Amino acid sequence: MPELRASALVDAPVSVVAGALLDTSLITGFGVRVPGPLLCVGDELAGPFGVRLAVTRADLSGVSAAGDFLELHTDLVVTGAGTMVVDRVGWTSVRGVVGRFADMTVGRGTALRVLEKRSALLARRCSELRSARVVVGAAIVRGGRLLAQQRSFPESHAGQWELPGGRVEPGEKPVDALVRECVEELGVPVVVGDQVGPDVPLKRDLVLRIFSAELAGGEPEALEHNAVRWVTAGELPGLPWLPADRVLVPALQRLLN
Ligand SMILES: Nc1nc2c([nH]c(=O)n2[C@H]2C[C@H](O)[C@@H](COP(=O)(O)OP(=O)(O)OP(=O)(O)O)O2)c(=O)[nH]1
Repeated sequence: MPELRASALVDAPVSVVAGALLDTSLITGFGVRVPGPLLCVGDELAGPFGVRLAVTRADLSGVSAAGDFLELHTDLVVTGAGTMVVDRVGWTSVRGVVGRFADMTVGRGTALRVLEKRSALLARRCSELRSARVVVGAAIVRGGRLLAQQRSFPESHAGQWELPGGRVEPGEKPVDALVRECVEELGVPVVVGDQVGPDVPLKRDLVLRIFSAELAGGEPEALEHNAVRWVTAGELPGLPWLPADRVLVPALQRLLN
């Protein structure tokens, strides 16, 4: 399979770059049809000339999509100077001299142009997201289960599930905001751990950042929500999550396993 590689250094942490890669506006300009605003494992992408790809990876290590004739991989490498973005495009070649000529003139040229343009879009999106406001969420785990809560408002989100948390106030540290929100929403103190998954873009200037957390006492109650429940790794994909949380399901499953 012919393969083309290109790399670029982006001046942003890996959690920001991995989140920016989920933003489907980075690829829709190339005639790719996508199911929603965020890339999610299992999504089907429909490209020009009937090319179909399934998303097989979308996490802190990068994204991958693969189909019958084409494979796209973006790997992220943390360096001291930022995040190295390594793109790999592989495609099935038509056999013979004509095929080799087509690979060299059409395939490689097109792939290179697309990668260059997407790399510029990615750098711009990362610089927007670096200064975005943050909504924090807590992945509270107890006995191999994750605590989820069901929203009661607004009407468009009522009945959907999310993680406890909320907006970081100006001047507040994300970890402090998460502790405050858990007391407000669940009535319990938590100890906050590491970030889980990428910064998921919610709007142009707003991201969702999830941290692992443990209860530091007490029993959580739904003080501002319809309900709270403890969910197993197997139940995670079937719950009607808010769209941004659905993207994080593989990372949350890894946390539980
Ligand atoms: N708390 C929380 N918010 C989430 C999650 N996923 C997700 O898309 N969001 C969105 C929903 C809202 O648009 C936004 C945060 O809303 P919020 O209502 O929890 O925040 P808040 O308590 O600070 O309330 P507000 O002042 O912004 O109304 O983030 C999640 O897992 N937890």
